[in-house]
Amino acid sequence: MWGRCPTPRRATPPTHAKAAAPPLASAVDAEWMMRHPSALSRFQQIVSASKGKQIVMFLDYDGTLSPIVDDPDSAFMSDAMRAALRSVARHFPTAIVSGRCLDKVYDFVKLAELYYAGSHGMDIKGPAKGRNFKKAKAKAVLFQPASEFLPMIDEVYKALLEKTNSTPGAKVENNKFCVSVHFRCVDEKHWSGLAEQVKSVLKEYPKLKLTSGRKVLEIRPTIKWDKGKALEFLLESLGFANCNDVLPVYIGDDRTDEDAFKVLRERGQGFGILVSKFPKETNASYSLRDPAEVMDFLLRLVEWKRLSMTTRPKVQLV
Ligand SMILES: O=P(O)(O)OC[C@H]1O[C@H](O[C@H]2O[C@H](CO)[C@@H](O)[C@H](O)[C@H]2O)[C@H](O)[C@@H](O)[C@@H]1O
Repeated sequence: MWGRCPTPRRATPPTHAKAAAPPLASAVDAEWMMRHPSALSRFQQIVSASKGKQIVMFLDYDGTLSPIVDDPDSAFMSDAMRAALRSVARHFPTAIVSGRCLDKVYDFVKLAELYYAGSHGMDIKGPAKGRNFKKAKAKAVLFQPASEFLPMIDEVYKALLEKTNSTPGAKVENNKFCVSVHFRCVDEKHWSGLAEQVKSVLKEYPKLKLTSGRKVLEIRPTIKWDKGKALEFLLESLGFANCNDVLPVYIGDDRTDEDAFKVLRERGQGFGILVSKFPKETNASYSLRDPAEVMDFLLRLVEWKRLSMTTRPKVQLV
């Protein structure tokens, strides 16, 4: 039974090194907002950069479109957010890029007109319906770079279920090409024990690696594929491989989204927007505080697009 979590005392393990007195919170916040300004307050700057370019939207799911909750199976997106996303997809190619398996994230989002990249980008599918934004000759989208790992992931999922069932509150989630071990509902005194349990299972699987997200340990194939590669793959599938006429915008809240922010920074193209209430080390250019602000941003984008379509100068017929 998935009950309420114990109140966490802290989110990260303590450091024992003697550190200099930290700067005042307000100074840290001010520097954060200067380096990663709100995408809402800089909205005009963002859309101005899209002049003559096709905006392509990439959105993470958990913590970006839905609030973080104790039970991963109850991370529902609001109807208002779904409506905003539907409107966005009417105007711009839109993709959801999630650590969840594709079927699960689709069940939450329920919009057939979007692109989906599940399992941290290892399971990619194009829209089942809707407007086709693809440039001529762009290929159909369906890609699973880790398909050979399916039997191994299944095996490790079962082994992790068994190994961690002695840790109260631990939850193991099968995400098809990767596995998540959640510790949001585990008492902090059991965190290191749980990590040891996970590592002991992984010893037998050198082709799998361990990464971490928001109160979650992620077990993934060692292949060189991540959300950044998925973003590049989708841009290519849309026909924007080596183009200057595209402005990708990626919104995400987690460490795994940094791979996508980094790709955008390295390409010198588009913008990463980090969803966070707190200052963090990030490759994103802008920030939004929470999913409510993400929704405001999406709605403003739709409104701006509608207005720009109606105010476009009419072609003079002679
Ligand atoms: O890439 P994402 O779409 O952000 O998925 C990352 C992980 O998200 C989910 O876990 C997180 O959200 C849960 C629900 O709010 C929360 O309980 C958990 O602590 C978070 O880590 C999802 O359950 C994982 O499988 C994803 O890998």
